[in-house]
Amino acid sequence: MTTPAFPKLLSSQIAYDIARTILDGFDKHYRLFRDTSSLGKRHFEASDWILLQQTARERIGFYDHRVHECVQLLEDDYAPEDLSDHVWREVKLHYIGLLTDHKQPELAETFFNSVCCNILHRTYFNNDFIFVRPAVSTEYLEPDEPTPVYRVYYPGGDGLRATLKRILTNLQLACPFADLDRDVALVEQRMLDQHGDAPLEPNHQIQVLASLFYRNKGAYLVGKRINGNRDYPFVVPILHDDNGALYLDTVLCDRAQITVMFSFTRAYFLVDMEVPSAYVRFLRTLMPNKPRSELYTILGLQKQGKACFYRDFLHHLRYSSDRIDIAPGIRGLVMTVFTLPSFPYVFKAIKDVIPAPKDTTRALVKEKYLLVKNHDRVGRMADTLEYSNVAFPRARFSETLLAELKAVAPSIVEEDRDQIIIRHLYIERRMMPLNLWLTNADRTNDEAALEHGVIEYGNAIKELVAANIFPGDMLYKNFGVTGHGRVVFYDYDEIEYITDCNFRAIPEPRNEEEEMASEPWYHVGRNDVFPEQFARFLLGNPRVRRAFMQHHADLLTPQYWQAKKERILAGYVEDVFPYPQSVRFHQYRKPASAAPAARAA
Ligand SMILES: Nc1ncnc2c1ncn2[C@@H]1O[C@H](COP(=O)(O)OP(=O)(O)OP(=O)(O)O)[C@@H](O)[C@H]1O
Repeated sequence: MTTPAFPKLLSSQIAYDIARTILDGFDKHYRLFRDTSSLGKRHFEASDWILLQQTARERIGFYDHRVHECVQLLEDDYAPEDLSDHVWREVKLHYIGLLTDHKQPELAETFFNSVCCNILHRTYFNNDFIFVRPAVSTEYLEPDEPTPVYRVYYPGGDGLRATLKRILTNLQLACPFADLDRDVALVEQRMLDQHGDAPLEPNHQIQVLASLFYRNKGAYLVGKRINGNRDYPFVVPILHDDNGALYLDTVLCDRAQITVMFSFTRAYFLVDMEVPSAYVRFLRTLMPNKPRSELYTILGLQKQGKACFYRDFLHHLRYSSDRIDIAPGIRGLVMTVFTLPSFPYVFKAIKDVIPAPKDTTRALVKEKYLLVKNHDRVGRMADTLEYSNVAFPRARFSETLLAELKAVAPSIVEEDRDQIIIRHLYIERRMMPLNLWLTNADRTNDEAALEHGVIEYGNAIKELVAANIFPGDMLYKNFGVTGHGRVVFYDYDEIEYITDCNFRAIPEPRNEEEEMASEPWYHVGRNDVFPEQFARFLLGNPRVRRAFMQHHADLLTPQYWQAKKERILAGYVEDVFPYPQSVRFHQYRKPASAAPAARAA
């Protein structure tokens, strides 16, 4: 085995200066990221939902701006001939030295990789220059600031209820609680129900993350109760009532429900963290099956999510032998979608030529995917990771897939010895396409599964509508069913804002000729939508029709869509509950508590 040339002496001043510049760039990035994340608390306290959403949206673009800024600085200051291989090797070593005691070393390494890869040509993705694996450990990393990562409370003395009350009071939210005693009693009861009659052990304790998680109209307290060698995760959503006072909407104790709250189909949280790796470590104890990549992403650190994902993927490739092949389902006109059966994600490459009736281009498709990245996905749209230049081992590609990619997307496919490089790719969670789900349910006479699929489909559309999203192409094949049985939309090329659409009733024909016309005889504008027509392509199957008409017939009327549009235009931000209505406390409260109107989550 050859060891890489390791400089025995760090002799280059340029190398040190470059390392310093990159780390300064990262530190500026994280300072701004944290400042912005900490605005979550202020906007929540002020019930400024529009600003809270806007802040979360703006934060997504920060990383690329800072990388770009840093690359620009380095390119202005150094001539290409200054940057020899020798210098790059030293830059990395200096950088590792500078990261001693750094509180976000894993993020700083990823930033380093982004800057380096922007400057160097891809063939230089020499493992000696970048951080293929993390070099600096995040184990036992503690904040410098007085606020710890999590706080520990022992209910043994004062009892569970008083301890819960202290935890909530210690959050020091600027708004009063409407009736904290009432809410805490409900939380306590549910925790006790979950606990059963297991005896309390000497180590009985509650650990809660010091920062709240903010998203949409909610603040979430995240923690776990430990008793003996068992732990019980929980999340408490804190909401505002109509009078501006706070209340606890529920306590989620079920790991599956907690996992759904942190799902890839939701907007990123705003959380103030000095040591993000410690937050991820804590969260993994609540959701051991959730990959670190998805936890970093949901905390708004999506580049770190991407870096972790790619490392996981390479690892998985090494320890699997199946073939990457075209994803099951109806093939798309815009995308070639492929997957590795043993790995729960799909890869999507935009075709070079997009055939009619599609009226779009690669640039427009990318715009729509970006829109979804920046929009609140309300649990109903899959998040995508966007990559450039992804290398796959050629031997793992099926011949059919390779032939298809070369035929439909030659401009983004490159063969390089034993590798296939895809120049642009989206990666998202694999789901069961809803058309396949419904067909299976129909074929096996599984009425319950069929009805579930249809109910969830309608709920998904209704929640998208509330978030100002018109899916455009509403065919079942464009929706998928997640492992938790939720229906999620994943085909974004025809997406529009509800507020940009014009929902119309089909005009009455004025004569027999118009009545018999096979094409619309009336003028149809670019953004005109005729909901009555949805029945034609959604309700062909009688069982599907029955379930649909029972639960979601309103979706076929223009009035439904127009009313929703008007509501959004009037500035109303709908409530989105990332947990089922059935677990909410509102049913136990007196009407005076004025919780917001219920809507299916
Ligand atoms: N996340 C996913 N999980 C599982 N299968 C998927 C996923 N995304 C896409 N597919 C499969 O790939 C097919 C095409 O995907 P998609 O709808 O995104 O492509 P498209 O080219 O935009 O389609 P269309 O022609 O309807 O616009 C889907 O019908 C489905 O079978």
